[in-house]
Amino acid sequence: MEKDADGFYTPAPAGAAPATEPAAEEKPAVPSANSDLITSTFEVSVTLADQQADPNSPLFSAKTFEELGLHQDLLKGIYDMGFSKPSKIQERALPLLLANPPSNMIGQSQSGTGKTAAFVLTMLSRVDFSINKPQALCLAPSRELARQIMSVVVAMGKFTNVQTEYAIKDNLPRNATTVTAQIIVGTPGTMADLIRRKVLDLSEVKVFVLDEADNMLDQDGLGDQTLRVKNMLPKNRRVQVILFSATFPDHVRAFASKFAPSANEIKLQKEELSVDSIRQFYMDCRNEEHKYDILVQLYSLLTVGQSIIFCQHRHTADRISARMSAEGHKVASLHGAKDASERDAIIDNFREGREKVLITTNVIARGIDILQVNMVVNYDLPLMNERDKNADERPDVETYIHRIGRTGRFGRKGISINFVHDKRTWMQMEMIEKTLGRQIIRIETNDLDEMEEKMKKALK
Ligand SMILES: Nc1ncnc2c1ncn2[C@@H]1O[C@H](COP(=O)(O)OP(=O)(O)OP(=O)(O)O)[C@@H](O)[C@H]1O
Repeated sequence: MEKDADGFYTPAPAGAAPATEPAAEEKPAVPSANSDLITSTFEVSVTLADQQADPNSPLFSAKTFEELGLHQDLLKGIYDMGFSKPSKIQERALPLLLANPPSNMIGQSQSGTGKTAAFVLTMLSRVDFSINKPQALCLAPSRELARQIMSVVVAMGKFTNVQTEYAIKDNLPRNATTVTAQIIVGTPGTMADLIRRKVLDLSEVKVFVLDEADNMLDQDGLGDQTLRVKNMLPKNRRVQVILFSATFPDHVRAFASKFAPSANEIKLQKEELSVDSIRQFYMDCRNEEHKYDILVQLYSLLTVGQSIIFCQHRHTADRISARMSAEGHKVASLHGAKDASERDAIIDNFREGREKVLITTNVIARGIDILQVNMVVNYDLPLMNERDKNADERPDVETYIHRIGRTGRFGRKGISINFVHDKRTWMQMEMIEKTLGRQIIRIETNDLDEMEEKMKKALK
C-alpha cells in the first residue's frame, strides 16, 4: 500500500482505470435505493497485513463508490445495476482491494451482503482493456455460480470494452485455440484443463479470485484442482490473490493464509455467521414418509414466493420431484448428474420465476443469488460425511449457513425450515443451533394454520 506525503495510506485505483472523478455533468445518475437494505447490523473485524496501519481509519472504508476512484465507466455500470452506495463489506474491502501495490485479501462476510461486487469491481479495475489476454481469473464451485458471477461482470462492465470467457464444461469447443478475453470465470477442473492445453495464456494475469474460497480450498472438496490452477500462474509476476466466503472454518483458514500470503483479512465473529433476517424453523416429522407428506402440505406456502428444497442425495431430489409432479405439483429438480445444458435451462427457468420450487442438492448451496427466494427447506440436514467420506454424521454447519443463505438476500426477509424425523436428526439440528447461537423455532406439523401464521409473521 502506498503512503501519501502526509504518511497516510491511500487506496488507489489500478490498471487501466485512472483515478478520475467524472466531471459533474458526466456523473452517472444515482438511483434512489432503499438505504435500509444497505445498513448492515454486523461488525467486521479487519486485520491489515501492514501492522502499522490503523484499520479504524476512515481511509480504510468508503461510504460512496465515488470515493474509490473507480473509472467512470465502472461507476456507470454500478449505478445502472441499481446500487447507490457500497454495502459494509464493499465499504471495507474495496479500498484495500484497489490499493496499489495490490495486496492479497481474505474476506469474510455473511451470505447476500455483496461480496461478488467487491471482487468483480477489483477484476474490472485491474484489467488493461488494450491487452487481449487473460488478466483476471475467477473460480467458483459450480457452473451455476460461475454463470451468475459472469452476469455480474458483464453488467458492471457494460460501459467498458471488457471481453469475457467461461471456463466451464462444454462451453468452448474441444479444438478451441487461444482465448483473448481478459476476464475468465469458471470452475477449477475446466480452468486447469484450459491452462494445461495452453488455450489460456496466463502471462498477463494480475488477479486470481476464489469465490466460496473455503470450499475451493478444502482438501475434501475442490482443493486439489484449485491448487493446480494456482501452481500454473506465472511465477515471475505478482498476482493479487483474493479469497471470499461467508464461512472460513479454522482448518481452511490456516491453509488460506498460505494460499494468499500477507493478506488483509476481514473476519466475522462466530455468532454473526448467519443473518438476522433469516428466521429459522424446524418441523418434527414422524418418519421419512411423513417428511414427504409435510412437504406436499407446504406446497401452497412454498409457492408464495420461490423456494429451494435441499436433499442429501441426487436420487432423493429426483424421487421427490417425480412424485410431486405426478401428483400435479409443479416442481423442478437440479443436481450434478444432469448434463450441462439441462442444468443451465433449469436454473434459468427458476431464476426468471418460471419455476417456483426447486428441489436440489448441495450443488447450489453456495452463492446462488435469487432475490425472490423467501423459503429454504432442509428436507435432509447437511452432514459432514457428504463432503468427507471418512467423517461421521456430524452436521455440516458451514453448508447449513450457505444453504439457508439462499434466502434473506441483501437485507430481505426469509425463512428456513429443517425437517427432523428421529433422535439422530434432532441432535444434529441441536448441534447446528448451538454452534450458531441462534434459536431454531418449532412449528407443529399438524397445524397448517399455525405454520402459515408463523411464516407470514416471519416474512412481514
Ligand atoms: N451496494 C449494493 N447496493 C444494492 N444492492 C447490492 C449492493 N451490493 C450487492 N447488492 C445485491 O445484493 C445481492 C447479494 O449480493 P452477492 O450475491 O454478492 O452476495 P454474497 O455476499 O456474495 O453472498 P453469498 O455468500 O451467498 O455468495 C445481489 O442481488 C446484489 O446485486
